[in-house]
Amino acid sequence: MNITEPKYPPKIIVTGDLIKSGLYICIPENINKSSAVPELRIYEVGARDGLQNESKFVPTDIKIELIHKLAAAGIKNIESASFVSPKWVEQMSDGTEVMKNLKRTSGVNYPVLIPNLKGYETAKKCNIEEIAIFPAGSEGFSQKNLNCSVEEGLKRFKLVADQAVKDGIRVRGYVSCVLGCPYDGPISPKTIARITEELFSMGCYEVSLGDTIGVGTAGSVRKLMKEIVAVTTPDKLALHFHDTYGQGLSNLLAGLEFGIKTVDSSISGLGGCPFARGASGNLATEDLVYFLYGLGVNTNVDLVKLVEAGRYISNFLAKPPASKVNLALGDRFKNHEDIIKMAACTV
Ligand SMILES: CC(C)(COP(=O)([O-])OP(=O)([O-])OC[C@H]1O[C@@H](n2cnc3c(N)ncnc32)[C@H](O)[C@@H]1OP(=O)([O-])[O-])[C@@H](O)C(=O)NCCC(=O)NCCSC(=O)C[C@@](C)(O)CC(=O)[O-]
Repeated sequence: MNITEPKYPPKIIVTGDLIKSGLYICIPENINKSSAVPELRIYEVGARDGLQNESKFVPTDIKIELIHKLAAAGIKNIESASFVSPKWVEQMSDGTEVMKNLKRTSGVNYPVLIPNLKGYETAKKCNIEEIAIFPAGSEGFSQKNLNCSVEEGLKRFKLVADQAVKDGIRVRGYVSCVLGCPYDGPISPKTIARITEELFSMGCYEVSLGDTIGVGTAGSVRKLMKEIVAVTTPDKLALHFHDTYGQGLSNLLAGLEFGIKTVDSSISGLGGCPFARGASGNLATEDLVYFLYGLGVNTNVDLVKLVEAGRYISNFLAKPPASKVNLALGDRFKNHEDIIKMAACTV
């Protein structure tokens, strides 16, 4: 068996100017410094991917308040609704009310998920600036999620993307089941690379690679990334991990090695897809932010406010947050700077 030399545990370096500021921040040496510092873009999916899986209808004002709290915590990209068929996902049937009643914070992006032209036309009336389209990486999931084949789905999404590009609306693409499908099993990275290329050819500015059922590992992420960076540059990619097997953060670390600049996550680890058997919540945003502080990556997110947002929605859903960081912080750390120091501790 040919085993490649493990890159981890990394050698830790401590950055000079941050030492002077009193904050000890460490960066694994083999993460490209230009990509690790100063920023990594967080794309929050809790209000959409998170809530779509909840069986009890979440009232519109609660959804909106969650989005407001996320923006107040400093999250700059908040996927806020979807315009899918209410016959398929009733939870998302109030997309119009959500988008029309949101108080938008300047500098915050509020994309919405669109399955077809019908959904696009409805969303367009809500003053949207960005949409996300979502072909599947596997036939089995495409049939369950979109009621059509992968190729038919791509044709549908091209119609949507063409119209959005004409209207000056940004288009983001997702590919789902990139590391495995609940119906078809393992998926070839070459298939995912081909769909990714197709999404870029439709005008997507970014493609998010979705491990919809959370079966990926750092090893399978590396294999996938090698194939994908052969067809595009890492700065145009996002990673979207469900945390079913607890691999979300180690998967992300594998992605960071390739220079990934955007990560999807969900407040309180909410999430899952009603049509993906076995899918659980996404990588929790609180866990992601804590992890990134430890790497010295600037997120511009206030972890205390983020934890509050997570507790707000968890309390409403009457279940504990699935974020370990949210649970662990308890009420002990109310000061954002103290939390950063703890996450980044080197002494
Ligand atoms: C694509 C369809 C619509 C096909 O569904 P279909 O049943 O084949 O579509 P249809 O055209 O036959 O329409 C059926 C009915 O829905 C209506 N309809 C049709 N479209 C819309 C629309 N946009 N808005 C409102 N209504 C709509 C349409 O008008 C009709 O109503 P009727 O005539 O029976 O009264 C359906 O399969 C669908 O909505 N699928 C979306 C499922 C979904 O939301 N899944 C979760 C999101 S994907 C995900 O979570 C993965 C991701 C992105 O996060 C990545 C990852 O995690 O890895």
